[in-house]
Amino acid sequence: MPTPHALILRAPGTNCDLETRFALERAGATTQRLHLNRLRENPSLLRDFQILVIPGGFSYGDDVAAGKILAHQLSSFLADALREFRSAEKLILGICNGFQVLLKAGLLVPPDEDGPLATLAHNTSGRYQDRWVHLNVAANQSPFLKGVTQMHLPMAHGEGRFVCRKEWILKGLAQSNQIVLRYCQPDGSAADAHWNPNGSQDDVAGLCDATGRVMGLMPHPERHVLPTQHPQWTRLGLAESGDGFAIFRNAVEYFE
Ligand SMILES: NC(=O)CC[C@H](N)C(=O)O
Repeated sequence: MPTPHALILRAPGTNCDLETRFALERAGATTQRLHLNRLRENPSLLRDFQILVIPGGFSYGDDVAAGKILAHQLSSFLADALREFRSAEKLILGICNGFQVLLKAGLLVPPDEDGPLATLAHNTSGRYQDRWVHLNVAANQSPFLKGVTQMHLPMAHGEGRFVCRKEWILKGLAQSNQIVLRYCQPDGSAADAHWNPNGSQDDVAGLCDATGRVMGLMPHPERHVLPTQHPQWTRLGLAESGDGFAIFRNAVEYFE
């Protein structure tokens, strides 16, 4: 398989597309940043790509709810193209606002007749939180996390609290290995109120769909690609790469 081509989807308010491009290209992918309206005009453009990334930002100003309007656009205008993309076993990654979009579009946890099973709500602190978090990678089937057990990444969001409509939904997601990332303490033990930055149920920081090929996470792997992006690299010593880089490298290697 040749080098995968990655589409970085832009919408009004997207602001992490350049960092995402940097990460993907460093991992060996070729990329194109494309505005949603171009894709709406011609959904078959999606066929040129193997990886779709919805980057972070404040799409449509977080109006209604973060990610909601872009999610609605995907479900209304690009449902067929996205179905074809997923059937072809290609990869979809949503980072922060992108995770909000994927979840609200039903691409991670399909809704039932009563509506969405889970969502991302306002942080319990009632505030935007911007800091580094520790993450445990749970047993999962996602190619994005192959070989990764822990990560230290920055997060920056106001609406990252993962909530399920009912307790059985959360249990079901855990049982089907769809909860891929959980906030934890620096030593890897379960997060307390400080280390879970948004009050997410079960400390959930990232999810995948039933196949593992669609994944979303609230922290920002594209902001920890270079080892020098870590705030303590001079004291802790220089790692080979930033923790977030593995996600992009795995995505590229999946096609090799
Ligand atoms: N960094 C981001 O992508 C921001 C996410 C979102 N707009 C929020 O604040 O919840």
